[in-house]
Amino acid sequence: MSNSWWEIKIDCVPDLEENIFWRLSEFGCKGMSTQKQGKEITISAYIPQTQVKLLEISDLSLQLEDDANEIGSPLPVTKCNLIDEEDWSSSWKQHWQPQPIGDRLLINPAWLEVPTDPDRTILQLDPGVAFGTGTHATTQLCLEALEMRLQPGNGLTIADIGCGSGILSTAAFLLGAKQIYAVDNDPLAVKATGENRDLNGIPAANLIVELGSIDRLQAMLPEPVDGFVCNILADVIVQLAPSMSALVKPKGWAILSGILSSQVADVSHVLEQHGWTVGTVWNRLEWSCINLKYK
Ligand SMILES: C[S@@+](CC[C@H](N)C(=O)[O-])C[C@H]1O[C@@H](n2cnc3c(N)ncnc32)[C@H](O)[C@@H]1O
Repeated sequence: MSNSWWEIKIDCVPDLEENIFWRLSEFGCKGMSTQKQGKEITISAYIPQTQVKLLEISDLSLQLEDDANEIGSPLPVTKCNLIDEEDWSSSWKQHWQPQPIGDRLLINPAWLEVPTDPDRTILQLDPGVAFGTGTHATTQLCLEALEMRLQPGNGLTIADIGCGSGILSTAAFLLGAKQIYAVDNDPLAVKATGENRDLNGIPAANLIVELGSIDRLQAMLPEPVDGFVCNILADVIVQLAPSMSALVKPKGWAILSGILSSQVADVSHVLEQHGWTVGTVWNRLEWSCINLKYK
């Protein structure tokens, strides 16, 4: 049973999609996808059986109904059942297609043929059970922000806190970073990052990934980096904020996401107290990405 997953399927109107994605990712779901069913959609999401109890899924379903009630939408219908790991991988893999992001990247599911696109750098990705397929708005915002910062040959060093599937670290290297240090406190994410690094032919010495958080990262860095990316939720970013400045060189930068637009003012305030200046805030759906500079 340890390799079983809850498959949660929610039938709803398209207006509810973003809110439901957000609730599901806060709940800890992986590999979310949407399928159109006429005028309705079905959202599928997966979470390890060991991580939640059936009762908690019932609470989630009530929460989704409350959210729909609040905006006067038809109520979503939530169903769930247990599936084994193999079924999980194959069921959501069917729905995930190559995805262009920004001007320079194309995220390609590793099990599909490598596309030929002379205008884009192909990032081969198999997220396994880790977060980060490129379909989430926060991942896209971070990828686009990295694209603005990185050019082949500008030789920057980057850190990635909460690397998940390794999508941002891998993209950073492919976009021109010289050296990346990544951490995640989930061993499955560390494994996935290493595998995606290898899948993209990135030398292990150029993308070093370890289990842990910001303290581990500090211990890994031979010297401060040019910039870092951190796509975790706002409350975690606020907790980590006091330790962030020690990661970067003078005038170093940070790309922070996983922040709801309604949380930007509070998160920015905390970061400003720690010496950071907010440059730009990019928004997509209800999510924001804050681009900052240190002193
Ligand atoms: C939203 S996912 C982001 C994954 C990927 N970087 C992306 O942008 O798609 C957040 C990741 O942060 C990790 N995480 C959460 N809290 C953390 C912490 N305090 N320190 C390190 N990693 C953490 C989670 O395990 C998860 O893999």
